[in-house]
Amino acid sequence: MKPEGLRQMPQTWHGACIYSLQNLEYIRKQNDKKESRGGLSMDYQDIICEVRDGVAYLTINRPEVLNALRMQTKEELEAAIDRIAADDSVLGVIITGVGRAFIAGNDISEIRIDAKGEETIAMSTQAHRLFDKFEAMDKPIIAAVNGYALGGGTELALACDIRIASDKAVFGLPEVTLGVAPCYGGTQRLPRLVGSGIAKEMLFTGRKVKAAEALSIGLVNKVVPGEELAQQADAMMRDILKNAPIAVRTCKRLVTQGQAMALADGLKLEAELNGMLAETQDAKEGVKAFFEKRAPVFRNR
Ligand SMILES: C/C=C/C(=O)SCCNC(=O)CCNC(=O)[C@H](O)C(C)(C)COP(=O)(O)OP(=O)(O)OC[C@H]1O[C@@H](n2cnc3c(N)ncnc32)[C@H](O)[C@@H]1OP(=O)(O)O
Repeated sequence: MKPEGLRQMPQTWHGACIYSLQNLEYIRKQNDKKESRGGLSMDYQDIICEVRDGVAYLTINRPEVLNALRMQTKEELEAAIDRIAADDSVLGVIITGVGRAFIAGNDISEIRIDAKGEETIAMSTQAHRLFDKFEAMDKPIIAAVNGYALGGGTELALACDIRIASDKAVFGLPEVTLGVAPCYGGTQRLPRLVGSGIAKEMLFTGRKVKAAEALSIGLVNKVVPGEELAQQADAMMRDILKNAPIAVRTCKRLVTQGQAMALADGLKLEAELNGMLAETQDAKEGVKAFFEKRAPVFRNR
């Protein structure tokens, strides 16, 4: 049951776009009104957002439907991502799911069998807007994949920078078994990560890919025992946050933007951004600390 004030999905494409943006505004206002607990931690219905020592932990919290993404879940995620992006005290993000699923895909109960094309376009456009924000955010995002990551679940993980999987994780893009194709970016991000051959096999067959195979094809960075997932994701984030934040976010920007560029243009951008980095306090501190044989103290400037 939607909380008071959230609008029901209208029938027209135009209405769907307004619905989504208006609800996003509504969720933001609700959280602005609420006394936030410890900085950014806020109350949502479908997700849990907590901040500890500079890291925002986003947890999908719909275990009764294996964390399937309904429109409200995506709106809450977008509201949280917007606030995280704007909060300089947050330096990294870890996303995971409650229970035995990471995200078992888009909420199939929201897929109307007599849906008009424009409704699907609106749904896809909203997810693209959300996942583009993951890539545009200048903070590292780790997906801690704790279980089923199917359809939109694999697509959300693909929009993160790094994927660490539990040995119980299962990936896949089964949309063709439902008569549709992935429409949250999977057809574009998967081939860029694992190559078009493996990507086409996963897309055409819709088959599941267990953690060990996901590691072997480069879909995930590492596989760990389920009970160690949270600790290992945290440890990798802490390793990243030991480094100069400006340099880390420059690397994220170069990889993300470079993928859409010709090599020559990407190399030009790499040189330019490194020229900017060379003039930062952090670059001077890094070299100084090396010769003084001590750990650098980076000030994010
Ligand atoms: C652009 C993006 C498009 C998409 O993402 S399309 C959707 C892609 N995802 C899928 O096709 C996966 C659908 N789910 C499944 O295949 C199975 O689930 C699993 C293999 C993940 C797990 O199977 P098992 O262990 O037998 O659990 P269970 O009884 O099927 O599921 C437990 C409860 O979770 C609900 N649920 C699971 N996935 C979804 C979903 N994607 N949307 C809505 N509900 C879902 C079920 O219905 C059920 O609920 P109840 O206990 O009330 O029967």
